[in-house]
Amino acid sequence: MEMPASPQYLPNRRRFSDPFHEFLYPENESLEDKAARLKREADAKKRSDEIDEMIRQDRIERKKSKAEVSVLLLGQSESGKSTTLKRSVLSQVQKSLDRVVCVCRCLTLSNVFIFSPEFQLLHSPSAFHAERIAWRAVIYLNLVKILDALSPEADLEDHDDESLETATVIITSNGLPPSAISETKIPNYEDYRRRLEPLADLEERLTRLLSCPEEDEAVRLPAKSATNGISGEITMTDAISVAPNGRPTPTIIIPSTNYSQSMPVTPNGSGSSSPIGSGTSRTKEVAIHTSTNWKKTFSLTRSKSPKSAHSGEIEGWWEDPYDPVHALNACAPAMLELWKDPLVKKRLREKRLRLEESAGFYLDEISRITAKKFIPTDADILKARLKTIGVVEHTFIIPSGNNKGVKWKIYDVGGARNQRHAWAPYFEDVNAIIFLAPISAFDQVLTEDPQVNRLEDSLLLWKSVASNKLLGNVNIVLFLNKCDLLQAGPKYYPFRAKLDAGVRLNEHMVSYGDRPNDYDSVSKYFKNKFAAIHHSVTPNKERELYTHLTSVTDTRRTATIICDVRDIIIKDNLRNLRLV
Ligand SMILES: Nc1nc2c(ncn2[C@@H]2O[C@H](COP(=O)(O)OP(=O)(O)OP(=O)(O)O)[C@@H](O)[C@H]2O)c(=O)[nH]1
Ligand SMILES: [Mg+2]
Repeated sequence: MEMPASPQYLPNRRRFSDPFHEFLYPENESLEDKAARLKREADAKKRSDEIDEMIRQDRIERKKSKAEVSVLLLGQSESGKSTTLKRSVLSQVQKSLDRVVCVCRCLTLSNVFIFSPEFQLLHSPSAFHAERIAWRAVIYLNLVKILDALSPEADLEDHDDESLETATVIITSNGLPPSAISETKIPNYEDYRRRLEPLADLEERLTRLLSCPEEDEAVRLPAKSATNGISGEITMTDAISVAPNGRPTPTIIIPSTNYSQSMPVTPNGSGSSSPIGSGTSRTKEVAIHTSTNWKKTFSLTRSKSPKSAHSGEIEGWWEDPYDPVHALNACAPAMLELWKDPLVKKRLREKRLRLEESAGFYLDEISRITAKKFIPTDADILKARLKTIGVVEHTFIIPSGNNKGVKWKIYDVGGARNQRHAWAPYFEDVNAIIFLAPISAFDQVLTEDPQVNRLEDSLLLWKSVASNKLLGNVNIVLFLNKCDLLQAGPKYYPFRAKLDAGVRLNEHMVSYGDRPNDYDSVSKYFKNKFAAIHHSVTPNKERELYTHLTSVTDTRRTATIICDVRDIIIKDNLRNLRLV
């Protein structure tokens, strides 16, 4: 509250035009009157200051009681952001179960994650399982699409724009373009093709079910923005569909081809100029708006009910003759034969397709996944790939010292280049950033720009985030992710983890020099490299960087890291609140 200034400081114009002037500053007031007026003014000022202070305190109190933490997950596409979010939610579930107390509740702002609605596992195990089975659709589709990679038609010859969009990964090879690599013929292929024919229809059906065309909410970004901009640059200039709240509308995509492909990469890290391959997907990528309730569509609980609310056992979907499981189940023997065929494996080796980078996981689980009563495990859900478009918000409450708990908002962004412009609006009110850099990708290139090495892109992106002034006071946690693919990862034939398989870092990063090509040296090198960039560009020299070597699909190892990170963020946030 501001008091009027004394008359002597008012410009003449004001004295004549101000109707209250005579009342506030009488012309011929006596000394006593003036003293009384000044006292009244001083009292009023004091009261006003007291009210201002009360308002300020009230604001602080309200802010404290509404203690809220916003965390932004950043990183290039396929760095593991959505998996980290799934992982965080899972560790919430696990922690809560361990304590056997209802400690938190997930709000329903996002439809994407199975655990969001009302924290069903704790309150209603049967409902939780019902949501879990909804992930079958995504897993089935991931499995069907990865089978494309096994097909001899998965050739590397067609270089149209669409195939460029869908190729995923490049690894070092003998320097020959993939098309020049000799190719093993698969005599049984026609037989496989005939027996797997129903999967083409199934793929289409699953796509339709997931994207719910009747809701017509699938969103595609303008193709124009797909490859423009410099790697790592975050701009707000590109067009994107915008929600009523002014923020971009989230969408998820099931990539049409989900496998890795070989291609020479030059030692300085930039990809060869040869166009890369091509996926041979039967369909384009499926874009699914996150408000599309695909889980509901696919949970098949509409007409089926849990056998027992206590056991959480669900019965029913396998009795539905139209359920996709029947087609999959019927094709399982052919799928298994195809995957186990030594000639197919040989061909994969020749083409340097790295299935273990993506949905290859499911190929070793064909029998289990195609079983009629298959219920996805946590690991299945963590591996299920849904590409994020836009920004997906996930909210839940974590109890803290005071009994009101802390509201957490986690924003999971799309990491592809044409998505990065959507990040900036979230920078203003974020408390912490978890930045993911998949360090196993040092020999790969971007799907959206095969000229760019993935790790180079991650480093540029990291620099851009670490130097951002808007984020100067924001805690940054760095996850150097996919460490399992560097060493002692899943032993998928024909490739083992990269370093074990002899892929050399110094062939892709000259600066690595002649250091040993083992996990300890490589991970230390990356830790130092990212830390050095942060140190040199951060606008806030006081900011501490928390770095973790992670494999976020590894349930056991990640749970502890997530809890540590959560505690760090909460502590810092509370400290900031006290400083207000
Ligand atoms: N082996 C292994 N796979 C991982 C790891 N982290 C993520 N993945 C897999 O990598 C794929 C991509 O992960 P996502 O979490 O969808 O990647 P994202 O960063 O959200 O990608 P966008 O949504 O495109 O930005 C998924 O199939 C994950 O299962 C990891 O630490 N190790
Ligand atoms: Mg994602």
